[in-house]
Amino acid sequence: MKAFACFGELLVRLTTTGVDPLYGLPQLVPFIGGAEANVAVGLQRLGHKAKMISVIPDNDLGLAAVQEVRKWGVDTSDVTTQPGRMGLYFLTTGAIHRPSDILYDRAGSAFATADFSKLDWPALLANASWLHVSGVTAALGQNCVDAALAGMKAAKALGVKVSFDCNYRPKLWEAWGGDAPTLIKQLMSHADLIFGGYRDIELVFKTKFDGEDGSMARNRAAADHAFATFPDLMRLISTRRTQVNVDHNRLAGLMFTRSESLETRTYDIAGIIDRIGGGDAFAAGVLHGILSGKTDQDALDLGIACGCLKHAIPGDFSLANATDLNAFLSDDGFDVKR
Ligand SMILES: O=C(O)C(=O)C[C@H](O)[C@H](O)COP(=O)(O)O
Repeated sequence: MKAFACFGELLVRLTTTGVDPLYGLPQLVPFIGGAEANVAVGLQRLGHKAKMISVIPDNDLGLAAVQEVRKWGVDTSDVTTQPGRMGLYFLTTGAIHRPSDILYDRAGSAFATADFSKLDWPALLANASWLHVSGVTAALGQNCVDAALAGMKAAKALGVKVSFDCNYRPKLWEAWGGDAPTLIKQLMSHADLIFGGYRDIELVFKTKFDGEDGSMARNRAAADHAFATFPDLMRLISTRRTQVNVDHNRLAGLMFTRSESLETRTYDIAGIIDRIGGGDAFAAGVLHGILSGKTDQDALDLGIACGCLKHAIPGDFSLANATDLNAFLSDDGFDVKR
């Protein structure tokens, strides 16, 4: 089986417990995450072979991160170490009408300051079927943008498919001062599959499409614009999230191909345990469907199942397996399984 390669930063997340915000000095619980690592673990849990291409600091936090990803079976042989610091983020968990808040502390991390120019992409992708990159990586600095672009170009030359998740993070782009619309658009132009909605397409083309917020019409118009601009693009995929409040969201999946507009049922998620990583879980579920040769509608349904289930799992990683997704989609009910 060829591997699904993910290039990005491994992070330590420090999550507040209880109701105290950070200034109340709450207890913090650590989790390992990072957008691309979340997809790698999610895919591994769904029976695929995933590998991580990354740089971690040569200290105990780097070791903790790589061990946690490896624990779920992800191939970490292309994760290298160098002196430096670990990328961190603090999550203040919101509730009801108080939104969750992320404080990034990852500037100058081993990954963000790595010299990627020596990466041997053809060797790294020799046994890969796909390369997955996200806009979070690009938001870390020009060296990271250049590395992502080099990886994508090498993938195309080798016939390896490219999946790109826009993952627009304004706080990171503002901290760096990078030109997000231009650089995200450049990355999009190499993708076969983009995880992103009409807002991402509006961002990069600096325009607004007609239609209600979140409507199929507005998403279709955005997708048509993207398909007309990016010849390699085959699928534009996103979630549609409606927030009743912080603990209660409604989630649906949307997929646009050059000829079709698909959507899933809308699922009610009340009593959310942990929303972080929900988008990455959705991506892993859709990719699981595509890698398994499912129809686009089935892949989208698997994505929304995986995304919904993640909201009931603490931490960044999507740990649902294929049985869990199938039970969710067949409305198996919620009684204790015994
Ligand atoms: O934000 C970042 O910089 C990260 O890489 C860490 C987060 O774990 C993922 O981004 C999760 O993103 P969602 O799946 O959209 O919740």
